[in-house]
Amino acid sequence: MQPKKLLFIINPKSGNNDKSTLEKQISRVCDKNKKEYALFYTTGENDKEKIEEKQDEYQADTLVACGGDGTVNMIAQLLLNSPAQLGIIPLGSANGLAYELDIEEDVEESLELLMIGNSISMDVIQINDEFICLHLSDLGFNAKMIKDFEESGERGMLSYAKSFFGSLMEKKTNEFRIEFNGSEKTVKAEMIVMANASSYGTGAVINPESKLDDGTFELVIFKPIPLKDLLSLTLESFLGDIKSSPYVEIYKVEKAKIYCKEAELLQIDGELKGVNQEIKAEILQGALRVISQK
Ligand SMILES: Nc1ncnc2c1ncn2[C@@H]1O[C@H](COP(=O)(O)OP(=O)(O)OP(=O)(O)O)[C@@H](O)[C@H]1O
Repeated sequence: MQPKKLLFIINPKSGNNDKSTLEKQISRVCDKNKKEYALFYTTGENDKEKIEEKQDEYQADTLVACGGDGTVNMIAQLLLNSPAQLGIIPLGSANGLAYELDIEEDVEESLELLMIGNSISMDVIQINDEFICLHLSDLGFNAKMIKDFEESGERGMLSYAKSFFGSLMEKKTNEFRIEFNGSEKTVKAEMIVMANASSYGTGAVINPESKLDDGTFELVIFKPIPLKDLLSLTLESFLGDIKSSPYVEIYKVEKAKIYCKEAELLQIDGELKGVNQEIKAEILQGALRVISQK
């Protein structure tokens, strides 16, 4: 749907980028294309409620997330049962969903794409009736690494790498009982990913079979892996060939329940959601209309 009235929601703190020209760029492209628009800046406090109020009054047909995956996810929650669509100007540090939708990180290009309004209906994963996941959600290793990275208070690839190697040295195995596709399985694993999309922001392909609109998501189970085999698994993930690893199992599901023997930290689209013993995940097919380059 070609947008007529857009609400740009800007996270001034996302990513590590200069946003000083963003307002000018938005106004130039919207004016050129004769679009009505408004701006809203997030504060990190009750943003969802404030945006909901703003949207009740403004009635935009397109809500544009100008930020990272956390901002995208928050706006998607507001759009689930609404006729309005989601647009993205990728200004986060990782921009996982924008990457999946082939949206350029260049602001002008992503604005031009918005004006055309080519959109798809994508699935989302509902988790514990409380959260939604558009991209990737996981229990175990990656969530702990994100926690470590956030606690370090540093930014950038170097500190990310530090958290990665630090977490590797402390990686743990947990036991999970998983119910899916009418069966039950107990596995020992270091990480379980609930994957709607394919890759982490680093480019590592975690789920080569992903499709955003196939009415399913993938459970990707990472079994305990000796450190000596980690390099080959990392290489396989960057080559999109993770399926051939003996340490990885992938299942296509519409819903799943995961019981963790020891409670595990959960992350959804890059945001930590606390420690959980039980996870319930279910696909909501085609629940979100999003502007895409695909
Ligand atoms: N004005 C603000 N000041 C501080 N924090 C904010 C503000 N606005 C939003 N936030 C916080 O930013 C987080 C979302 O950030 P977002 O995911 O968009 O960017 P990012 O973390 O840099 O990118 P990515 O998820 O792609 O790595 C949320 O936790 C939200 O509460």
